[in-house]
Amino acid sequence: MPTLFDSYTLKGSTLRNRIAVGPMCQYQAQDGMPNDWHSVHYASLARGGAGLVTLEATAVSPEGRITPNCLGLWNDAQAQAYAPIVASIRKTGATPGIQIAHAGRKASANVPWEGDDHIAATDPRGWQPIGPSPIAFGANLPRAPHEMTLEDIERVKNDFVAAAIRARDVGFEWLMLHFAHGYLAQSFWSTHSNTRTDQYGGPAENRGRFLLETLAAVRAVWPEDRPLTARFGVIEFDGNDAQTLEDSIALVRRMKEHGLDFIDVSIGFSTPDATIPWGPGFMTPIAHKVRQEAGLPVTTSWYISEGRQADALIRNEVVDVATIGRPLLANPHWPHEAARILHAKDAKTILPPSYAWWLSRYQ
Ligand SMILES: O=c1ccc2cccc(O)c2o1
Repeated sequence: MPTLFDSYTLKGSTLRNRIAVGPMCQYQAQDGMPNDWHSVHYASLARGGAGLVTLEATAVSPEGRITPNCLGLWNDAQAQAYAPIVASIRKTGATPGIQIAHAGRKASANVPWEGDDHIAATDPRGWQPIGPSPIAFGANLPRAPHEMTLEDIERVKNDFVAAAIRARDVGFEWLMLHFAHGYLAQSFWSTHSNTRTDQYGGPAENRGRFLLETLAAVRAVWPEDRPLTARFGVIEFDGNDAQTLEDSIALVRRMKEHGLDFIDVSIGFSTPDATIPWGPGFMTPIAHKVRQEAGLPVTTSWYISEGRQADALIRNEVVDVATIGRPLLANPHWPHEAARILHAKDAKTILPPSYAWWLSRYQ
């Protein structure tokens, strides 16, 4: 029976435990460049004992950012700036991962604590969002995206490939494609945002095409021994959930055929009219259904906050890895606290020697 603090091996990668840091945008970059904020942030999470430290949504192009302050991986200078962050994560024994993303019609927005809304079209800080169809998300994101041409689609797929190559070459070990949360890839999948009548719209097979083509193109450059994963919104909570979930699981099976190794099961967030059933581990039964019916190892997040809760998910093989988000922002040493509560192992060994030694002194 696996437990939260057992290692986890996938392809040629072994995580020291089953705790993954969920990618959470920090909105602290300028021109996509990581800086000391990101260095300290990710090193702290790694020192706190997580097994997999996945960097936040990192844009594959300038237009792919959610906000002007999002990280990017669209040029070599950015790529090189991640090297010390990768090294600092590895130095603690954690595994470095990165989520590469394109925000699609949700792009060109103010940072959440400065409005969380589209930058005005007249504001020089912003840019024209793009998407499968000229349909705005609505609510705080009212700008209709430019409808992508087939050339645009090819360009963005190539941007994902170029970002994957840069992530590979700078040493990231896990790669996560952002296929969730109403961003570009999700917006091709969702009928809320995709009304195309060409080969990228209409039936599920067509709406999944951008995701599968992007996945296949990235797989071709991502090393076979390093996990290639995706965070994918399998449900919208919009009243059409049974059909959406059935279609999404069928697409996940296709993703597996195209080389996906692991999936982070999340929410579509394609419409402001969703009714999300927030509550402890509310996504875990859905993640387990995907795991069993698609035959891929899974993780999920959302309201997984307690050590015993996370450990039970692993012991009962509901999920293979527990993704912890906001609790880790509140306490980067959450893994240490969980180890103490669970008596899983000498909790001090979860932390770096500099901390563990002091915690063992003067007993
Ligand atoms: O993937 C993302 C990136 C940013 C973000 C921001 C708010 C809520 C979310 O669910 C988000 O998801």
